[in-house]
Amino acid sequence: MVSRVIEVDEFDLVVFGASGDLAHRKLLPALYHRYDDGQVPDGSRIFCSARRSYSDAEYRAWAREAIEEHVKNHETHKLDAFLEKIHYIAIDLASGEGLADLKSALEERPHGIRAFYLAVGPDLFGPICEHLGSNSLVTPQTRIVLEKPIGKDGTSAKVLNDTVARVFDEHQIFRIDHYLGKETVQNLMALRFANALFEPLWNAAHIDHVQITVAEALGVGGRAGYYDTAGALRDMVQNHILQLLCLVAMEPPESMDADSVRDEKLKVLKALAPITEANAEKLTVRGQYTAGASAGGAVPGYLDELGNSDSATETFVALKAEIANWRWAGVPFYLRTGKRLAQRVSEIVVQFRPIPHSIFSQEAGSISANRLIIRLQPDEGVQMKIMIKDPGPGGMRLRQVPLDMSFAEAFKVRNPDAYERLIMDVIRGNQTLFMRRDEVDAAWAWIDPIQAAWAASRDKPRSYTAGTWGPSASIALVERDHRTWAEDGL
Ligand SMILES: NC(=O)C1=CN([C@@H]2O[C@H](COP(=O)(O)OP(=O)(O)OC[C@H]3O[C@@H](n4cnc5c(N)ncnc54)[C@H](OP(=O)(O)O)[C@@H]3O)[C@@H](O)[C@H]2O)C=CC1
Ligand SMILES: O=C1O[C@H](COP(=O)(O)O)[C@@H](O)[C@H](O)[C@H]1O
Repeated sequence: MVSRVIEVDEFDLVVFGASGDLAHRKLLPALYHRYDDGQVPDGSRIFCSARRSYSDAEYRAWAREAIEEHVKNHETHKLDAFLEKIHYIAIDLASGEGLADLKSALEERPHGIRAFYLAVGPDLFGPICEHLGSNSLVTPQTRIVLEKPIGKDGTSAKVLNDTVARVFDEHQIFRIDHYLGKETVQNLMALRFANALFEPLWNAAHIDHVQITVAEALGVGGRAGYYDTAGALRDMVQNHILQLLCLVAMEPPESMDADSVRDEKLKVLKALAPITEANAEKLTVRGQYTAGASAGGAVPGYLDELGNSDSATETFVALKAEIANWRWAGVPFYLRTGKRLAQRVSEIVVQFRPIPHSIFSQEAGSISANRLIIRLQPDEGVQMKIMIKDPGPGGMRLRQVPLDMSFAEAFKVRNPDAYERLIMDVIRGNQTLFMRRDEVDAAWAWIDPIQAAWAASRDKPRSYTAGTWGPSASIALVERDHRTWAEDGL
């Protein structure tokens, strides 16, 4: 197995919310993988913190369980050595009680790289920043990582960002969007900007439309309390899906430097044609799942899972977005995401226009337009659908075949989880894959009117049966334009 490891300097990482779900499923496994690959230098320390009281040994036992559950093929001696780097400090981040212990530990290394990862609810972002500032724990080498959600609308995002900005400069703030850390998403940039092939065709003259689907098979699970205050639009579209759209649609940045990339993404967000009360009914579909079946058997509806029969929160959304600029005028971007859909699949489909004229006879068969499929998960890869001649002596018969590149096949390496890449980028101080404040504001500026239009309409979301592809109105949204959702996948 080939492994290319970029060295980083020694660091102190503090994970607040270290007894939570995110730490268990994502952060601890990601840190272990980085350690296993030799990317956690010897002197580095990981401080894990939450309110509940654990000794180092008790917390390490909890962390061991997390890694054993989520990391295939771990080696016991490596896991033992990794856990030695972890220290647990109980702190109540609302009151600051317990912070003195962290302060004295961190002050043993005043000049090194220091990162605070806020894996806690956003209501604690303000108090945490105030405590860190008033305890002089923010040095020039300090970074802060903010988990989503960054607000629930433009106004609350501003308050939150203002609070953090009172203590940290923008270059120290890492707003995480884990979709940007996914291998295939970074490959989208490689595909577009490291190949001469695509860029000349990457515009309205050659592309008919783009589809971005992030479909989940699971329901809201243990996060129902948060999810019901958010819904699919705020939970997935405002951040992950708009970020994917930006990477598909942005102009070539001057370099991979953080601000060059983020400047281009910002221009896309600002060019999104508004969806308001006047056109929301035509351009948006909201859904909520009812009881149905999944691969694992019968599943309850959203309202049953939530235990609240009144909720009008959407668990599915489909949108027709347009980017009002020269490159993309008239090219629809169909976006959809939802929970309890037929299958877990995230992909970007770039549908090219048909050839202008066929030189082939009717016997050759129909000619399908080229289609580029960028599959984020599962089975990461890129596929280009092209027309070829059917092999054999039977004359000129045409058929569409995939030019396939499965990453797992092409490179015999483990596909790293997004958090592995992103945590190390924080340590390196590289903000390219993190959202800048103005991007967050611009994304909310597009989302808020949609949310307002839905609130004004007083319509409830349309029902869809769990295990299907969402409400039939979502199919109608694209069929009205004589197009279909690409359900065939890779
Ligand atoms: N879980 C996920 O898949 C994802 C989560 N996120 C975001 O990450 C953040 C954490 O999510 P998640 O892990 O699911 O949440 P959990 O509720 O599972 O964990 C919250 C953590 O915060 C700690 N905490 C709560 N209040 C305090 C306090 N006053 N002082 C100190 N610690 C406190 C809790 O520990 P204790 O009770 O011991 O204090 C716990 O460790 C949230 O903002 C969430 O939106 C984002 C994307 C995905
Ligand atoms: O941020 C979120 O993402 C997950 C989906 O992430 P994935 O990497 O598993 O595709 C989603 O389930 C969750 O609701 C949302 O908050």
